[in-house]
Amino acid sequence: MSRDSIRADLAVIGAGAAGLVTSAGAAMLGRKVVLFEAGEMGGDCLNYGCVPSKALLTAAHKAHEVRQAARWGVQAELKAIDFAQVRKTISAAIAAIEPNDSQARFEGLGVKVVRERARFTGPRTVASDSVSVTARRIVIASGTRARIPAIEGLDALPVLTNESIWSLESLPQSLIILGAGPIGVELGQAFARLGSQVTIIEPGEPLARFEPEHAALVLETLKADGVTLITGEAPMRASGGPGAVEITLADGRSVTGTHILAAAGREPVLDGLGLDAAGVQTDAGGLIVDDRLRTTNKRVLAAGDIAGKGGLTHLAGWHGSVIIRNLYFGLPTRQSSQPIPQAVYCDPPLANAGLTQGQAREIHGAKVQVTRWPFADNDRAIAEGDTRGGVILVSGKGAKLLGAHAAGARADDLIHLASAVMARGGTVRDLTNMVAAYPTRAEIFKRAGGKYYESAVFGPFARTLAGVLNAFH
Ligand SMILES: Cc1cc2nc3c(=O)[nH]c(=O)nc-3n(C[C@H](O)[C@H](O)[C@H](O)COP(=O)(O)OP(=O)(O)OC[C@H]3O[C@@H](n4cnc5c(N)ncnc54)[C@H](O)[C@@H]3O)c2cc1C
Ligand SMILES: NC(=O)c1ccc[n+]([C@@H]2O[C@H](COP(=O)([O-])OP(=O)(O)OC[C@H]3O[C@@H](n4cnc5c(N)ncnc54)[C@H](O)[C@@H]3O)[C@@H](O)[C@H]2O)c1
Repeated sequence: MSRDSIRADLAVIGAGAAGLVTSAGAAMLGRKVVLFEAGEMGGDCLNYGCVPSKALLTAAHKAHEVRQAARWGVQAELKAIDFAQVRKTISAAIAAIEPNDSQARFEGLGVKVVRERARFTGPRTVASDSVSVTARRIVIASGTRARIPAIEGLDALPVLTNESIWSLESLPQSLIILGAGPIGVELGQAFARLGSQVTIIEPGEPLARFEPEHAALVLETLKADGVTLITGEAPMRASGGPGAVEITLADGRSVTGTHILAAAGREPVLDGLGLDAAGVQTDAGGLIVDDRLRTTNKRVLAAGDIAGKGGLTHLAGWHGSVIIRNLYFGLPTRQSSQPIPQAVYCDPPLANAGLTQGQAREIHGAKVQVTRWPFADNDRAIAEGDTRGGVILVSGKGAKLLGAHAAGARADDLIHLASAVMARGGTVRDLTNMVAAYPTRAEIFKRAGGKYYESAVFGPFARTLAGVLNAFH
């Protein structure tokens, strides 16, 4: 096959968040960039992940609000869920964001976009059907896909994934979800609130990346939403067919449903990439990548989910920035140098940034202090009638803020207060120094910070000092 030969500064494989940020950054610095995309521009986040799931959750939370409205004296009745209209709002959200990630926009930035599957043909060469690109640097940003767990009989069933679930034309009557990570919990709550009978099966710890006391709040809410949550039991066997599936658990119990969704983790998309031709090595976890995102071929870098450092869109974007800083600004930057916030957009939302209590103790030992403040003592939360959750601050020597954890309404946005402090290496004092508007949920960080300093500010020394000063006034 004859292909056009191109020389470029940068070749990028995959136009998801990681590949797009990297390509845009390099092109805006005047570098010649070729971007390969075998599927949809925007990758998982736009088409099959963050955007559709948040739009679906919005419909679900609206339904929930209508059901709950009488508590606030608002008499409303939920007549029906128009799933076709729900799907339209999902498509509209994707369509509204799509121009940011589009081929036209990237071509406008000067990127050559090749809508074909790419593979390595040498240490510095990547080829697709129509072009062969020799580049000074190559970025693999090929993402991950849903892992279908190895359960006897499952491969014979129509298993939904985060890609196919958006094509459902009607609400699943009864949905079995394998896995209670962020995907299982967000989609489980969404479908339950829209009217599906949902069962989530989780062999390990649900929402394991979040503080257990915060995760527990979500699990309670899921139960109130009518979700059946089975934990600590592994699915052993799957049987049935389209419209009637059955999962048998290790203890012999069985669960039946009309649909089944795999939300049991991800696997790297490395197939057909020809990594051997480039000397790029993998291990059981995927690509071998250092803290500056270099693979075992130092001219080939990895960004986003495929780098194996976590699966978040903003982390993928950060990887793009790290690569641009290292390659084109000569600013040595490690991908681990920033706290990465994460959130689960269920009700109540969960969020965290920085270290957990356990991680902080492992690194900083006895210097670690943990300070809590509940929304039950936040006037806005009380006025809103939703006092679930609170915040946990994890701090180290000199009150340096090491981690922050939040659960409760708007925790997903509030976490950025703490995240901003941590990004500049700040302390708990930075949270107490701000004057917070009253009544806001954001005050909770100031109150938690205030609690940290309580003994110092109002302790015996401060009392004595106040007494002495009083004597002279
Ligand atoms: C249901 C769901 C909800 C999510 N919600 C959130 C959320 O709320 N917030 C959040 O931060 N993250 C969320 N995520 C995670 C987020 O979607 C991913 O972290 C993000 O999409 C990773 O971006 P990426 O660029 O690494 O990979 P991807 O988005 O997967 O993009 C990789 C691209 O590479 C292309 N590709 C692969 N191989 C080749 C090849 N050989 N040649 C050419 N092209 C190739 C693929 O077609 C794909 O378009 C969610 C994920 C899912 C599944
Ligand atoms: N709000 C967000 O930021 C958001 C939302 C969705 C997804 N994501 C990202 O997408 C990625 C994937 O999410 P996820 O929830 O699929 O993965 P995950 O790895 O976080 O959770 C998967 C869960 O499946 C369980 N599991 C493993 N094997 C199983 C089996 N055989 N049967 C049933 N359960 C099994 C695991 O114990 C785990 O709890 C993550 O990186 C996540 O960060 C982020």
